[in-house]
Amino acid sequence: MRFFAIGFGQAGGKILDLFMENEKLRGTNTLKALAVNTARTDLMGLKHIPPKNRILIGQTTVKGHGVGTDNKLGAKVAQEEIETILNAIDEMGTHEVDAFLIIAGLGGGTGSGGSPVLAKYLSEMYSEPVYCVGVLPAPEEGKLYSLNAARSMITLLKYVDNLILVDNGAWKFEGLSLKESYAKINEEIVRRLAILARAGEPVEENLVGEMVVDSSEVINTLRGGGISSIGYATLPVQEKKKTGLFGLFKKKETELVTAEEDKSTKIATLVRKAALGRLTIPCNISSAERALVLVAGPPEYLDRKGLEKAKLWLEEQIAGVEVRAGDYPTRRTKHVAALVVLANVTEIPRVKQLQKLAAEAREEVEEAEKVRIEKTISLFDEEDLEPLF
Ligand SMILES: Nc1nc2c(ncn2[C@@H]2O[C@H](COP(=O)(O)OP(=O)(O)OP(=O)(O)O)[C@@H](O)[C@H]2O)c(=O)[nH]1
Repeated sequence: MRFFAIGFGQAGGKILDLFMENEKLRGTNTLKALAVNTARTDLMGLKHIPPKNRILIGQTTVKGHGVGTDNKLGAKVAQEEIETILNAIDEMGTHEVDAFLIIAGLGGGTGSGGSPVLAKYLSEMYSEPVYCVGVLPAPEEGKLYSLNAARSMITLLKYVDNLILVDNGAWKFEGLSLKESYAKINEEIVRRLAILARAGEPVEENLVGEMVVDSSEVINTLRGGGISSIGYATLPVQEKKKTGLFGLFKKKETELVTAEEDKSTKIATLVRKAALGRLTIPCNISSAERALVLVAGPPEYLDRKGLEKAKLWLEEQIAGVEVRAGDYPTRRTKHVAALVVLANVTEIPRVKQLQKLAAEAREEVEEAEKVRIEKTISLFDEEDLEPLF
């Protein structure tokens, strides 16, 4: 799956930078990465996205200092400089791209306001689907972040083919503050995106996938413009060291999983763990319209029967009947990883809660403004003074 990814704002840029590093380490160069921001220092902090693929917007308005959590300003700046962004995308080349992927924190200003603007133009100009990975603020970040995220989500859903949500609140790590958790959360996001990016990619030399999932199946799973959540689980593969003749030659060999039955049960259990474990955004699995399962790992651990068992089980769990499943054999890992995409889920408590907080925040802002205007005017009530002009 060849993504053209755009990291919008600070969080989006950092996550994309890590995704880029991951793809470089794997030796794949299919990911196109562009970072867009209103803050110069955020762009300068990136390490793996080449400087020529970083765009600073809004220089005349905010002078490289960011939009300060004002997502209306973020949207305005993106709208004013949309040509610059679209030209950069065009120059980087889009002919081999399967989908666009905008990554952004939805609680801030630049990514939250800019992403829907970019999604609108990309969906109008290209036939390839446009997805957004949107990071939701944690509750402790306050009502302004909730209001921003709620407004951004509503607008994004008008233009994207799918909105994959990640809830910072649900992902904050035990004993760490939210800021200290960012690096780990970003790693978790990239792990999932990296497996999704393997769909439809040629497998390593001498390896054959048992059930291949190509990019069109990912696209079919994500179609329809809804919200999705991703589950993930891994299982370490055992390794046994074998000593060669007279102990002179040491050979490391991956131990084969014993019985076939055991192998398929392990795969089915792993997929179940991914679907019922920690999702990028907690949701009710039975409200999902479709699902996609991708299992990646050393070929001797992959199993068609196990995958089929998992597929049947998922079909029972979700609201719809469309479950696609496939595997990706690779020798570059000591784990078997299962990814479950729950597409177009409708029961997401955190989104409901955000809507409520956002409505409260909007009322409070309007009320505070009204009171402030009345109080300011009343300061001058007593005096009979004329303004200068
Ligand atoms: N997961 C994760 N979330 C982040 C990270 N950095 C910021 N956030 C979250 O993203 C939201 C803020 O968005 P940012 O991307 O920092 O803001 P921005 O788009 O650059 O906009 P401005 O700074 O207002 O110009 C908050 O909800 C943060 O908790 C990160 O590295 N990882």
